[in-house]
Amino acid sequence: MGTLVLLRHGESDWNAKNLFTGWVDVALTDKGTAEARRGGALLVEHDLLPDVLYTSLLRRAITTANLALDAADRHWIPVKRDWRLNERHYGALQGKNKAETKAEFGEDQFMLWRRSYDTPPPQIAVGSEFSQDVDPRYADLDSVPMTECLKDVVERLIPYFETEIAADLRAGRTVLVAAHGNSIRALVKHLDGISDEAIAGVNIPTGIPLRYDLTDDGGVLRPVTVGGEYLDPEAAAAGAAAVAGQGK
Ligand SMILES: O=C(O)[C@@H](CO)OP(=O)(O)O
Repeated sequence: MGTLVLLRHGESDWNAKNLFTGWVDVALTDKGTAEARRGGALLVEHDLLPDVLYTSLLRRAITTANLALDAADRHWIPVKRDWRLNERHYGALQGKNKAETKAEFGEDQFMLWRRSYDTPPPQIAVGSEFSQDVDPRYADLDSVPMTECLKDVVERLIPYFETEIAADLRAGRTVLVAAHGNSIRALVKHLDGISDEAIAGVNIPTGIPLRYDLTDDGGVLRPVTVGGEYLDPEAAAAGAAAVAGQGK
């Protein structure tokens, strides 16, 4: 059975500015670029060289994967990109400052929008500067999301994981998935069997590969180690705590 490596993109411009990002296609900061290269160096150090890459359609994940694979001399592997790996669409919150949103709506509403399993933020307006309704990369979708909660991400992503990504894992490949805080939370929730309530407490750090060795348990892929293993556990704990604290 193959190995799954989940990599959240390096710090983005909007992470640095503390803005809700979602499907807005922002670039990496210099720090994010360095994180991505270090992610690739960690793959080499742990002898975890990917055979195939999956990314979202957003440049912060695509660029992170390119930099990491370049650092690992694996820039040549096959690539599959899919919108299902995109960040959770943050609706009308896209482009808004997290601290200002918390101050305006209060901690409870802020956390409900940010970390509840099934309460989406208000929909973004059609034609808004931060909406993706006319973005050509989504032209094949029946409808482009106008907001999403984590449950929506699970519902769009897990069927894709179970078919496309799982096929590569079952073929024994090392699969790198370069994605986002909330699309990785959806995958981790599924793999580790985390409850709808407990997933609120799981935060994914930027740029640190998270390794899952998997076994096939009667047709279901299960992690050998629940929670997987970050290739730099100390940095991962600090990074996850920083994500949890956003909005302060
Ligand atoms: O803004 C976003 O798109 C995400 C990830 O950066 O934020 P949060 O961690 O608040 O869900």
